[in-house]
Amino acid sequence: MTPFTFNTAKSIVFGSGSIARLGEIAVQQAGRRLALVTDKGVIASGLVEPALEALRGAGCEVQVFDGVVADPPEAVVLQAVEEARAFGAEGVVGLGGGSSMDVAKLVALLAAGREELGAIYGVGFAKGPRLPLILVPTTSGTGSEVTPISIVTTGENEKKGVVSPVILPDVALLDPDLTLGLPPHVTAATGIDAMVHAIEAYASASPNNNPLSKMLARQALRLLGGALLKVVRDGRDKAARGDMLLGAMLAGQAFANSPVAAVHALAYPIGGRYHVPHGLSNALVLPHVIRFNAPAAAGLYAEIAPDLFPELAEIGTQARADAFAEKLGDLAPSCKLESRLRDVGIPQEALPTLAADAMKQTRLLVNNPRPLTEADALAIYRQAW
Ligand SMILES: NC(=O)c1ccc[n+]([C@@H]2O[C@H](COP(=O)([O-])OP(=O)(O)OC[C@H]3O[C@@H](n4cnc5c(N)ncnc54)[C@H](O)[C@@H]3O)[C@@H](O)[C@H]2O)c1
Ligand SMILES: CCCCCCO
Repeated sequence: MTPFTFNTAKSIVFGSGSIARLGEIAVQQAGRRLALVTDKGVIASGLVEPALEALRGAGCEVQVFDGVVADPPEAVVLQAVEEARAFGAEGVVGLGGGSSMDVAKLVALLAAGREELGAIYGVGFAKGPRLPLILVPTTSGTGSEVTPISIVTTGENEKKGVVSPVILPDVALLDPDLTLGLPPHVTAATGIDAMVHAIEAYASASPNNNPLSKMLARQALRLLGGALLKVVRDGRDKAARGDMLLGAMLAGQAFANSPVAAVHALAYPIGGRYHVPHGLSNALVLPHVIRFNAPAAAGLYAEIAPDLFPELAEIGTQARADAFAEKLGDLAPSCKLESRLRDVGIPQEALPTLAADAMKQTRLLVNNPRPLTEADALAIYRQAW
């Protein structure tokens, strides 16, 4: 058996209504003076109220930072750190989607005062210590609640990652009830993001791709594949929402240890430059990257295709990989999402710049099952446009 490392959150709490336990968990794990990091959309959805009720009911003092925005820029991170420091936060709670959780991770790390944001981009530069950290996802989802990753958009519109086990949270608290009000288009985009995490983790060329990640990726795809269309059609389907939240978390555990590759590398510039939501950015390039990878990864795709699309179990390997790409291409339109780059306002003349940007994501591209050149990236963007 090839040696591997597997990192995840120290503990995971899952259940409908489990937000009510946030106070007891915080007092045990994070202290009584807490910075809660979220965004205005989550607040407008009324999702912060049950968290505050649980925290204040347990005697905690809470400062709410609601300045997170999608694809959070450095300035938002630094503002949140400053406010948490001024408040004297003993611990940090991130409540929201990946944007809020990623900012919360960096607040816990940087408010501890030992490191600077500019010095910790990349893998393993963040050493800590950090403040205690609890993450509560409200999208299904990035899986950020169980990854050692925080993604920040720099001043040059480049998405950069801080990747270190020290920013894995002490507790990931998953309450499907918090996702019931997620609008259909966000439900679809974040759900496809989770699928991409599992697909790329399973086929990752990373030397740390391992049996545990593969197992988690396959179970994630079974849960996500069985639930996505249900929750897009009826967001109040609690059982399906639970499957989405659990599936997104499992996919997060998978790619946290068997890293993502070209789908994300090509999606980042779309989000960084054009602020297309992260999950939709992934969905727009997904089928085209899968087709590009098929000569090297058809066998791997054939293994997981029936997990996501059970009807593909009857097809032979090569045809199954082709059919897998086709059905992945149907996901966005079947969820009433845009399906071409032109549909999200990206001009055709921007494609060469996007291809050049994608090639900067070397840390992701190295995990792709098939080597990809800038010309390949441009060809993929052209197919996606
Ligand atoms: N750290 C990681 O491992 C990781 C992995 C993938 C993506 N990311 C990053 O995460 C970010 C994307 O996160 P996301 O896709 O969760 O979106 P998001 O956090 O940006 O939230 C999207 C929108 O949905 C709203 N929202 C969230 N939960 C809601 C709910 N339950 N009801 C109603 N509205 C709700 C938010 O207010 C926001 O307007 C990107 O910056 C991406 O780079 C991080
Ligand atoms: C460099 C970290 C890659 C994270 C992928 C999830 O957006």
